[in-house]
Amino acid sequence: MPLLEPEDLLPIPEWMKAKARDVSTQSVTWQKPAVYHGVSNPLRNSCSGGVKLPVKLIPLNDVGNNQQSAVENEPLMLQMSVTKSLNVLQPCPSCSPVKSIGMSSATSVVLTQETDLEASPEETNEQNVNASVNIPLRQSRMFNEVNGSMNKWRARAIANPFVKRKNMANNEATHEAPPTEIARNTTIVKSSFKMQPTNQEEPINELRSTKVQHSPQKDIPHVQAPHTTPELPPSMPSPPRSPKWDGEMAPRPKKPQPKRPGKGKSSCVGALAEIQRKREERRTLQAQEKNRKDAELKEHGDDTGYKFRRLIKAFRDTLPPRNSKQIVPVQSSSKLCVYVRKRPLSKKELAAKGYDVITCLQAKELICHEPKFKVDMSESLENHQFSFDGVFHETEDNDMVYKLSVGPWIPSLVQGNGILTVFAYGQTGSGKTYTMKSVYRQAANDLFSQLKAHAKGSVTVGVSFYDIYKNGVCDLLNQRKKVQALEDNEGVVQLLGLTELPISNETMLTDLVDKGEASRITSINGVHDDSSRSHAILRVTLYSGSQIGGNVEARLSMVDLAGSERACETQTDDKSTRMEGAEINKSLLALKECIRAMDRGAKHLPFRQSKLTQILRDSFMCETSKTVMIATVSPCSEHSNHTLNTLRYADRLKEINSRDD
Ligand SMILES: Nc1ncnc2c1ncn2[C@@H]1O[C@H](COP(=O)(O)OP(=O)(O)OP(=O)(O)O)[C@@H](O)[C@H]1O
Repeated sequence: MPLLEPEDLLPIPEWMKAKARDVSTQSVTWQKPAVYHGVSNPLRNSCSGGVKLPVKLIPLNDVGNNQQSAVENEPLMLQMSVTKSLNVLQPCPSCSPVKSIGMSSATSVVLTQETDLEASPEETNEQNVNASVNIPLRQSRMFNEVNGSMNKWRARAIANPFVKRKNMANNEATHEAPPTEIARNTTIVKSSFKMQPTNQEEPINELRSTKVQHSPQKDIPHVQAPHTTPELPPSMPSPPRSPKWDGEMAPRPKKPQPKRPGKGKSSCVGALAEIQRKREERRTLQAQEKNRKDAELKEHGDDTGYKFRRLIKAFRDTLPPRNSKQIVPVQSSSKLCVYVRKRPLSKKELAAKGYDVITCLQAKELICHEPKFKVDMSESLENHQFSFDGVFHETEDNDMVYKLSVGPWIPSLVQGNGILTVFAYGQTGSGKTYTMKSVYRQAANDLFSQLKAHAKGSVTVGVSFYDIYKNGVCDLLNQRKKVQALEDNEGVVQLLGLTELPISNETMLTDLVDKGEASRITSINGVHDDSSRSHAILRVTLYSGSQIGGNVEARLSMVDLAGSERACETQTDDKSTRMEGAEINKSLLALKECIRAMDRGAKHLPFRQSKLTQILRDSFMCETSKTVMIATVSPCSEHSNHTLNTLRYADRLKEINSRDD
């Protein structure tokens, strides 16, 4: 059933408001206006069972003055004012009580009266003291003064009739009083708004369709209400039948109240205690964090890398211990083997709060931790994992590096008349020269051992040592004398004027190397004071016969490459230094391309791109040649970018090698 909303009610006509102003400048105020609610609307209930009488509408101002005529002319029309804001139905004070009130769901209201009004106003007033109880005496008196004889009626009717009805309903004695003549008449007044039992058989649509008869003009005394009301269209749903109304106002439906979590004082105290406990916990954690930070600051000072160190240590703690014995020499038909050697942190780097960013996993894998900052400036690590033919930890010495990388190829070199080329590649200060010096010595030692073992007494070992600096070749055993690199008729590059000395043991070779190293061009850089800026090539050739210049049976080339610094880092130096760096990078790029072409068996080798690859052309072109690349890396966090470049360079070579396998 739709509720009677304030919007559903018609506004108070202007003539009615004017009348109300005329009645009294001190308007009668409602003590407790009756409010109707959907189900318990007495007006609706009263409509169904009442006898339909013709209704006459009388203007409000005329009702009081023409009360007598209104009584005489039954049925009497009741004027009803509708207060929109309060949703209150106010029966006209001048009208007699009604038995049934029909009210449509829209705005129409029809009041009908069933009984005659023979009782005098005085009698009814005596019997209905309760009806005027709610009207202040002062207001009632004023009202009477203004409206004359009808004021009692009017005041009683203006007074909330439902209060009277409620009181009467509670008063059993009133209901049980014998029906005297006066009582019969006055009962009508008492139960002026008491609803009659609902006639279940009567359609409610008839009541709903009843039109409101307003009296907008005073000069229209009577308006005949229609006897028959049009029915609602069948599409409109019929409202459910109302329960019987016993005169009590229906209680306003209570809104469901949200249940409170706790009740009473104890719950509030408990909540406060919980808040206090959480606050204490928070403060304790904050104090612990502050103490930890203070301790770290005291321990590390201005060291900003201790958080990265902690991350790396946590990462390493999860790894199984490394077994260096798992590194085995490569015994494959591949022409290229790539190894990575990690050197320890230098004293200089430790003093500068550098930390180790290289983690050697097992024999062939390592991880480079790249320190990075997140968007929120928190420290994080980006781990780059690489795989090679062998990875050497900083604790693994030169002997082990040689035995596992270069040493296995010396016997085949002596027997197979092949060419073995060993490269040391890496950034400046990463340990290229340190590694290659050991390789020189041990390779010479192994070579002579193999020559003795195979009883090749008619073989002469010749040694030459030169470097390539700014695309020029210099003899390191002859005070850096210029050497010309020319191709002969067969396309073999000949180094004219290069000193080549015979040796009979490894000590002689070591002495020559030391002499040549002293002639290398070095410079001071940020890593160390003896940085090589040239590619140094130690060539050991096995000649058949008793002197140098016979048939070449085998050749071992050991190349200590210049530092692989990026060109951008040499931009700050002078022009000569930048040209030097550009030449170094150019030759390293050409070397990479040649090695990759050799490894994949390409017919064309771009060896003419640099002097280095041009001189080492035989190393790439010979079918029995072998190449060993030892990439040396610095573990210091400061050089992590260079280390990553070196590892990528070596990985690029190894990637092709692995694919071919
Ligand atoms: N594996 C290692 N163990 C101990 N010290 C090492 C190791 N590798 C290198 N070093 C030390 O690091 C320093 C630099 O080494 P080295 O001269 O070999 O670097 P480099 O790569 O040849 O540099 P550059 O290209 O500038 O000549 C040297 O003092 C050397 O003793």
